[in-house]
Amino acid sequence: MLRLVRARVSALPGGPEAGKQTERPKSGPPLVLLPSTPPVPTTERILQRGIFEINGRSCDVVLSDSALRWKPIQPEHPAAPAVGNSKCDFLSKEEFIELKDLFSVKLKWRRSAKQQKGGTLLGITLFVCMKKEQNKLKDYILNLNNLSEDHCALWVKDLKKILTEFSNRPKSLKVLINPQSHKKEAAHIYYEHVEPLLKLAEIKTDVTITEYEGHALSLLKECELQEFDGIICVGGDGSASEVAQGLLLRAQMDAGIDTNYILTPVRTSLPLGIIPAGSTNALAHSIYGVTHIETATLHIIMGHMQTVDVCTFSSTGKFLRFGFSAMFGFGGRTLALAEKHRWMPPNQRKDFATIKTLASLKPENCEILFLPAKTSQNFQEGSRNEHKTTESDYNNQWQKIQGHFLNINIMAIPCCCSMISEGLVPNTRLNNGSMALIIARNTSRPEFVKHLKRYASLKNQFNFPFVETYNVAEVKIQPRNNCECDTGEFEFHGTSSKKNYPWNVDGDLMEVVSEVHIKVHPQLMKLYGGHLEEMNDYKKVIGFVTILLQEAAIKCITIQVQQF
Ligand SMILES: Nc1ncnc2c1ncn2[C@@H]1O[C@H](COP(=O)(O)OP(=O)(O)OP(=O)(O)O)[C@@H](O)[C@H]1O
Repeated sequence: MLRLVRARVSALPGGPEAGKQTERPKSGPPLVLLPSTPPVPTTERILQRGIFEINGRSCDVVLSDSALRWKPIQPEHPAAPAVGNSKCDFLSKEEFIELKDLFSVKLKWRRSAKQQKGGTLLGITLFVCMKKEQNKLKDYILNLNNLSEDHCALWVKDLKKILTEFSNRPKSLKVLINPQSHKKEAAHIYYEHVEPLLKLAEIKTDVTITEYEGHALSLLKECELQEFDGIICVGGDGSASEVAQGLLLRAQMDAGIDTNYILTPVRTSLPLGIIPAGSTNALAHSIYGVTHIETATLHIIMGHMQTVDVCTFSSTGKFLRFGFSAMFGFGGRTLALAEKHRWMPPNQRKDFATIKTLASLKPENCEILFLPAKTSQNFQEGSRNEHKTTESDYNNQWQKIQGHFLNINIMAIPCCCSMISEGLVPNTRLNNGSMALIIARNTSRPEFVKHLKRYASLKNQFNFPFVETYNVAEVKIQPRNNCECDTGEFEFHGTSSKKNYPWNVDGDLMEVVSEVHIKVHPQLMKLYGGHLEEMNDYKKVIGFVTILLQEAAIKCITIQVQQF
């Protein structure tokens, strides 16, 4: 039975919400649902007992190696009500915090405005990470008031010792800030909302504000990383992808692997934390289930970590890059066109390119080879689409599809955004060792636009006769020279015999002359963030965002669809 009590909650990974403000921590316990009896592990070792004033009441406080518990001291009164009085029961209820949710301890002093040190000791302040609704994490303050310096010093010593024993928690971080992200707010977001919490948690930081595109990548390839426990990227998807690339390349270099031919990459040792500050934050949204600055920061501080699948992209045996998702056809052409119009403001550029690419929609003639994933998944639940993949269907053999395709999407991770609240691939996970392959065969423009529009709707995303979905481990896409595709707005670079086909990999333009081989590598890197299973309503927020076909573009398509 659950009962509403004033107590603390354990902090666990986070969910959908896009507020960027870090609210000030509030003292005082929140109302939460907890089991009527807090768990008391039998192995709990008592470290300290004492009396503190908490929320204006004198309390018996017990510190064990796993929790801090307190209970108001009941005044002895002859006319005290008998056991069973509900108000009295409530007032004497034991409250607690689990120490795994504690992230900082400080002595609390009363000081004059000008005073830097000393003053009158008031007690101890505990900073606790708390799980809030919709997967958000929040810090709050618990004050244990006691004027005895000796008493408080003993408690602080024990509490700090407990904090040092959380080995997953970072003590030193390398921070990379992209000052150009979105509305150029990344540095402000970091210094106003992230750094104060890192300081509170006594995490050392080494900050670099990037000066040009590719700066983070070259820095990570060369710089001394031994002193750091993790790398933090403050920016959008482009920045996060660049930093992930840098970390992965560095791991291969350190392992002595030739980065021109990466067949079986080694894992990164340092985890990556993303502070969402871009125009699209699909990666951060997928990891935290929310694009909330404080939640992201607290996941990093608390050392919540998960492993994530990453793909290698190679062509004719040569390694090209790492990535999480890719688009070929419409998605690649749109990005290529947007890149040609860099002088336009980002959102305008993306809208313009989307509309213009739609206006001269052309299919790609290609051959698709794919190796079905070992774990069979039906990521089109509820759809009547007939192209469901199961292991037995394909018996782990390479499969071939040929024809004219308007768009091909490949995703190793769920990509989330606030607009696409439920997903195109609702069962895709960050670390299930497979990729979603979604192909749209040639069709009329109105039908294709309908399909694009359904990315933003919740039902039957694949329920079109021209859309096929597969769950795969590897894909090879071989464009076949096709004169119909070479004309118009989308000039390919190079001669007619050597065309560069545009790909959109995590929002970056990649131009490749021939076949591209994409292979998923399970759990190749660690990211700070919550475990998906623990996220509330995760299924409701995961979905596919094509990185390029982001919110503004979808809105724009919706507006323009009537015109086609
Ligand atoms: N100082 C800089 N000047 C110019 N570009 C930079 C700089 N630092 C990083 N970049 C590049 O800016 C690109 C885009 O950055 P980022 O992804 O952070 O922002 P965004 O474009 O607003 O967000 P999103 O990619 O989510 O749409 C990245 O690919 C990164 O390599």
